[in-house]
Amino acid sequence: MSEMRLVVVGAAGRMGRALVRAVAEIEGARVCAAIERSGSEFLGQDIGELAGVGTLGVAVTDDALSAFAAADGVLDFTAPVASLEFAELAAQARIVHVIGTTGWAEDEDKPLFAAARHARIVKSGNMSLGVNLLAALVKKAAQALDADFDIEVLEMHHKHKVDAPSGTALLLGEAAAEGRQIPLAEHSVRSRDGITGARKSGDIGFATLRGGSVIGEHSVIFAGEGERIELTHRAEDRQLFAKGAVKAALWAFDKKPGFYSMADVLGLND
Ligand SMILES: NC(=O)C1=CN([C@@H]2O[C@H](COP(=O)(O)OP(=O)(O)OC[C@H]3O[C@@H](n4cnc5c(N)ncnc54)[C@H](OP(=O)(O)O)[C@@H]3O)[C@@H](O)[C@H]2O)C=CC1
Ligand SMILES: O=C(O)C1=N[C@H](C(=O)O)C[C@H](O)C1
Repeated sequence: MSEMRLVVVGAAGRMGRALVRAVAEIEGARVCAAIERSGSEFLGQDIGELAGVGTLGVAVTDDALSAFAAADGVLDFTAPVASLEFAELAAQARIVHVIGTTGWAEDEDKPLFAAARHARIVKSGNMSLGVNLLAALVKKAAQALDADFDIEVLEMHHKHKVDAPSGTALLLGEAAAEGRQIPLAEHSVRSRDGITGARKSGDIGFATLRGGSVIGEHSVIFAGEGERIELTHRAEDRQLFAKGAVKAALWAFDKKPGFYSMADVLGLND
């Protein structure tokens, strides 16, 4: 089979550059285009040079439409508004769209389901094997423990991160809620300040820390009377997410149009 041609959108960002490095390392794919927004200081620069893998002969452009028309897939770690636009273009081009973007408002990602009638979309708040395995463990633990165990999700990220709670924290919260067979939206507590009153039984709490260069750390705490279970994942390298995204694109290459998760890619739903 010929190499999968991948467009990296948001290519000059932290994840964009990590994705270009990951594609360079993984067999079966190559970067065919690199996209940044109109007016970006990076337009015209070689994306291989920016990512530190040497000249690739691929200059950063703002012409996503032409790039998608000549590609097999898109790697997208940008922002929700941008990812919605890219999903429409990916659907028009009938290609693979891997979405790692987080920070979605409630229901903001619904248009992606329409796009998935034509595109093969893989979307996840975390593309690493470790976190997706952790989510499966969290679901099991929540199934096994009754509501006497209070569930709290704690996360820490670098100081540049713009959204909270992280996509991963929400994914883990969803896993816990699924395990308990309750809707997360009706039980999540995303912040506490002042006289909050005692904790309500059955709530799933989120706590957010930001600072320095932390790549991504998540703990799910099950706090009972006299005992506490803590399940933790620590990402030490952004390449972890980038490699997962490339793996997802290659996996989706021969799949039917549809909406897939990283758990599908990793076979954790089998
Ligand atoms: N699912 C996962 O495994 C992971 C997800 N993420 C998520 O990925 C996203 C990006 O993170 P990160 O790389 O750190 O952020 P950065 O800000 O470093 O990169 C985002 C890039 O996307 C660009 N961008 C934004 N809007 C557009 C647009 N309309 N057209 C073209 N380019 C655009 C930005 O350009 P500009 O600066 O001009 O806005 C920037 O270059 C976040 O939502 C983050 O939470 C991160 C790591 C792992
Ligand atoms: O913004 C980041 O950096 C990360 N974002 C994702 C998230 O919101 O969970 C994944 C990872 O933790 C890094």
